[in-house]
Amino acid sequence: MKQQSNTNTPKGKKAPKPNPPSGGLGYYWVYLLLFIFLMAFTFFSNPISGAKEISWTFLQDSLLTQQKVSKITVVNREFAEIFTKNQAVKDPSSTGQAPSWFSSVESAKYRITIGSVENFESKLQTAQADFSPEDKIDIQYQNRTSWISLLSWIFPIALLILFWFFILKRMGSGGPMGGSMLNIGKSTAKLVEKGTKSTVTFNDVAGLKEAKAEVMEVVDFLKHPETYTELGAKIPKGVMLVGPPGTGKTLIAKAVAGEAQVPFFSMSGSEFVEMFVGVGASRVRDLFKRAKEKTPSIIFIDEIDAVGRSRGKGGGFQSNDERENTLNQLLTELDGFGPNTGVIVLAATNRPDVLDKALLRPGRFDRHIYLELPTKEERMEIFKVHLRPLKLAKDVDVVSLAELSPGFSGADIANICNEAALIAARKKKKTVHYHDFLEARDRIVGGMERKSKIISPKEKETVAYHEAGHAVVSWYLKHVDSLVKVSIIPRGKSLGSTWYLPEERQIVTKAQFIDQMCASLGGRAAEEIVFDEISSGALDDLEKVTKQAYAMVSYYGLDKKIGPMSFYDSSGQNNQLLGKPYSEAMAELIDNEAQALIQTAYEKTKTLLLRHRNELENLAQLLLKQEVVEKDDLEKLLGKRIENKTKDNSTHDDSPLSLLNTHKP
Ligand SMILES: Nc1ncnc2c1ncn2[C@@H]1O[C@H](COP(=O)(O)OP(=O)(O)OP(=O)(O)O)[C@@H](O)[C@H]1O
Ligand SMILES: [Zn+2]
Repeated sequence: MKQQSNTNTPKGKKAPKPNPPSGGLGYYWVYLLLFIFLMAFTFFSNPISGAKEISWTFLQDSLLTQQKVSKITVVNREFAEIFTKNQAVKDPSSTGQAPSWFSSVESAKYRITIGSVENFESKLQTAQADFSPEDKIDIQYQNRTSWISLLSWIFPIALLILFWFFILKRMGSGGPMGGSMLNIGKSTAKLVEKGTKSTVTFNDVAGLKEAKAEVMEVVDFLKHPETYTELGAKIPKGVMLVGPPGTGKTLIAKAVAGEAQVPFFSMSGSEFVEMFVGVGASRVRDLFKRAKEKTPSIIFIDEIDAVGRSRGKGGGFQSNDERENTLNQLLTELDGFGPNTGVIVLAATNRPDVLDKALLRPGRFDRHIYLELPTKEERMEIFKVHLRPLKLAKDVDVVSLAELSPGFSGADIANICNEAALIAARKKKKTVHYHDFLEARDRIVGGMERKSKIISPKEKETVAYHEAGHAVVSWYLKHVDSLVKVSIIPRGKSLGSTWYLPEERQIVTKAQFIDQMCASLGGRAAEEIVFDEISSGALDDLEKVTKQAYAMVSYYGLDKKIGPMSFYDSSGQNNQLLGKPYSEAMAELIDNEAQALIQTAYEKTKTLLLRHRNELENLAQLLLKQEVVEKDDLEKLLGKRIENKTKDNSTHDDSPLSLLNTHKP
């Protein structure tokens, strides 16, 4: 089951940021302004850069001796503007006053930077030594603090500011600073001060017994450091929390801060890696500085893989310098404070395999705490925590809720509870009923029902047979998870869905893999048998099956010809783009074997469906009639299913959200 991020929980970090109120038009304004400024800038600054910078030799040899110069103006004792003869006529200002805007601007043809005025003067004298008096060139002096120089300062700055605003807006980098550009280099770490906000305690963290016990130790380090230091022990600096999304990594970090009653600075790895050069590193520096000012304290870095990916690898061909700088800064900061300074850094990731090894070295994040998806008992506990604030009807039963949500993370469960309350509220109920929870769960797994979606009768028929195909195949293959219901009500992206109660298991056998593949191919096979025509509707199924077949062959070593070999790279360090870890011949063999596996499964599926052609027909017709067929009706139509064994499980559908994650053992 794919983990749904908890977009609906108010606490969910992944809640979509509300769109800034300034809509599309706002951005065009910025473009327009930028354009105007740019035009203005080029126009006004042209005169300044329009004068060609020349060397003394050029002035002497090509201009002075050729008698081409009409006038020289020394400006601000810094540079001289050289006016040539044919221009001099046009030049109205020779008063030596601060010139009007255009005059000085239009006429200077060359400019030369002078070291000192005296030096320049004497050089001019020498150069003109044998000129006749009327040919001698007069020098004027000006001080120009005028518009031009001012504007030439202001324009680029204004431009930069605008540009920044623009980018900040685009990044939606609201954050606590509201996108103020003055704070770019400052860490946006949210500080939760002692006793004010981190009211999260271990009571709010359900399940996760081992993790809690380990983390309890960290609390003790913070509270009673003496006990450890007196014995000469070094208190660890970094603790890495590892686990799938939504398993409570952030929650547990907050609970540590809450229990220890210390300030909590949290920041997400992705916040370090922004588009401005140097910002990431300076944010790291700032974060540590602030934490050190408030010792004892906790720094929490979420999604550390965003910065901590191994250097020089991954991320395509071009190494990401900015990210590496940030990572280096982080390593330096970690080394920079002594072991007993009272700052403990917690970090969270769900990709420990991609992390740079340097991060995990002793003295850095050398402690690892693993959080796993909750078991049934733990789900019960988590449900209890999140049901606390809800007004429940009598029929809500925590045990069945836990049973019906295998593979759900803590965040998913929080999400279900909130969604159920929303559903109940929409129905104007006084309390939240069990049924609301089921509806919430279905919505989270499969997306919103879209009853109003218009589907032609012909398409509806195809979908009905497709889903009936999945259902019938699943029903008669003993290794497929048990069926809950079949539906042809569009939901999320999919037009129909087959819902399973997946078994909670850690290991998948080859037979289970194959039955699973057959169940996924059931839709396409039914279409082919019934309509003698196949459609694009099986895309998701085929994608899943193909991935599964390749995983079986090249990861799990389940193929006869290839044997027990695995090309899985748990370190995530091999760049597949640069070459596969096997020969061309092996690549071909893998392709052939994966294809053969799927082909065999497909034939098996078709045979099975042909044998149960009547059942397929009846189920499809019933689906067309009532849209949803529940387990009881399935049993009536298809006969009692030989269940493999009693299973503890939950839902599943036909969309890509479901079934096994083929990349996990
Ligand atoms: N063990 C748990 N007990 C109670 N609530 C939990 C538990 N695990 C997760 N939750 C709920 O899920 C929410 C999200 O969890 P959290 O943000 O801690 O997950 P995470 O592991 O940090 O996720 P991610 O990997 O996406 O950053 C929490 O705010 C909490 O409401
Ligand atoms: Zn399908």
